[in-house]
Amino acid sequence: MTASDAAATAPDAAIGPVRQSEIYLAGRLPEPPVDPDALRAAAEAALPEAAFAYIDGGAGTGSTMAENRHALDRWRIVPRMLASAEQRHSGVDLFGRALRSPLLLAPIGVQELAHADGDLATARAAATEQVPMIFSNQASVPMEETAEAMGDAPRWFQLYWSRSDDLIASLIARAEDAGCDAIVVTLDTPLLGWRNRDLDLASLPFLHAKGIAQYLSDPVFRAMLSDPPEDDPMAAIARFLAIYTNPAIGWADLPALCARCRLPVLVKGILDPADAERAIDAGVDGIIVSNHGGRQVDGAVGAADALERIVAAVGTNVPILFDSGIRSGADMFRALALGARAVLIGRPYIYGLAVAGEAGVRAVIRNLLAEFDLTMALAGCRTIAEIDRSRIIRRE
Ligand SMILES: Cc1cc2nc3c(=O)[nH]c(=O)nc-3n(C[C@H](O)[C@H](O)[C@H](O)COP(=O)(O)O)c2cc1C
Ligand SMILES: CCCCCCC(=O)C(=O)O
Repeated sequence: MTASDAAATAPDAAIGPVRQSEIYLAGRLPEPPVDPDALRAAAEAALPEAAFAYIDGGAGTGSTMAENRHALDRWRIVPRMLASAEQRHSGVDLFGRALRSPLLLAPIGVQELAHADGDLATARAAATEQVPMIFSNQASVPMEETAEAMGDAPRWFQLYWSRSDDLIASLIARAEDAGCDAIVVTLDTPLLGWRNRDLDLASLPFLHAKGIAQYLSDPVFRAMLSDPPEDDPMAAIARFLAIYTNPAIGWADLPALCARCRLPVLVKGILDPADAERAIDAGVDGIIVSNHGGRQVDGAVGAADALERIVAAVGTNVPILFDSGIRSGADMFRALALGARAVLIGRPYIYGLAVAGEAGVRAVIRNLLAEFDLTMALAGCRTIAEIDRSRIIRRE
């Protein structure tokens, strides 16, 4: 049985309002909690201080993280009545693949910090729920092992644009072999943001080599080292830090990167309409509007504000995806109404992972999709196409 067969037949795999009655009828507290603040608090209780600070933290004062929430919350849903929305369909097509819902798991590095089973627990949960997982360039587990845990379920690969062309070629080839459907090139991290909480704890998880598994398993990277990384891990980390990004690259370099990928290429971290136009001109297949969950530029524009401006400038012919601040089904609805084709979540599923491993990630996905389906029903939308700009108004 494939993972998708399992998802379709498992009695507890249903998504939608059934989840709500399931929780009430069970009569016990759900773990992890449903409420986003309670979920975050449960993850804090489950994790060592430095791990939680890294996962939960943002750049500087955290103002961009807060602004992400305000920017979404400013959009108010206008429910429509008598819409005959008894049956809803929340499937979407992305790059030729039919997806069960407009939800993906954002690339999150160093998942081993959240749970010993790390990326593998997330992969199994994503496969069961048929939600694409985007493998992080900084994963704790090589992409081949994560792919193996997913059967034929959808997965993408996120790439940091290395100084080494050979390493880029190797990572892309491995992603193709691992059955990835798309390459996500993250543009907003040419340097790591200024993260107060990690700095005050003097803790960067990569120093424990938990976030460079894609490199340690890469023949091109290993050939760059004088000694095997097993013998000299600090030298491997130093090498990684020297090459994992390339702050010198510019827009003129993007067409060549797109041309060397057989898979669709999306760029992640776009916040300005002019950058979205340049990306499309360079040949990308999709754009992810994101401020990296507020982890890069303190004071940056709220991601939903950027989404509105970008959709107004470039339209939606090239798929625009969205992340940074999504915490509920209502947030998913808002982002889609603003023009996003699909949304990504980051911290929420990692909090679920921290609290209850694979089951925790599954619960977070299921709760979110159940609330999204219910929001569609109560707002009077039968299909994703019906969730358009007319469904929301902006309050100042
Ligand atoms: C702990 C952590 C690690 C992350 N690692 C990566 C990464 O390796 N690559 C990447 O492109 N984005 C990374 N991100 C950013 C996420 O992909 C995503 O943009 C962000 O989490 C979305 O915001 P949210 O957490 O508010 O949902 C990371 C975010 C967190 C919280
Ligand atoms: C020095 C490695 C940088 C990768 C950081 C992973 C990431 O994106 C994050 O937000 O943290």
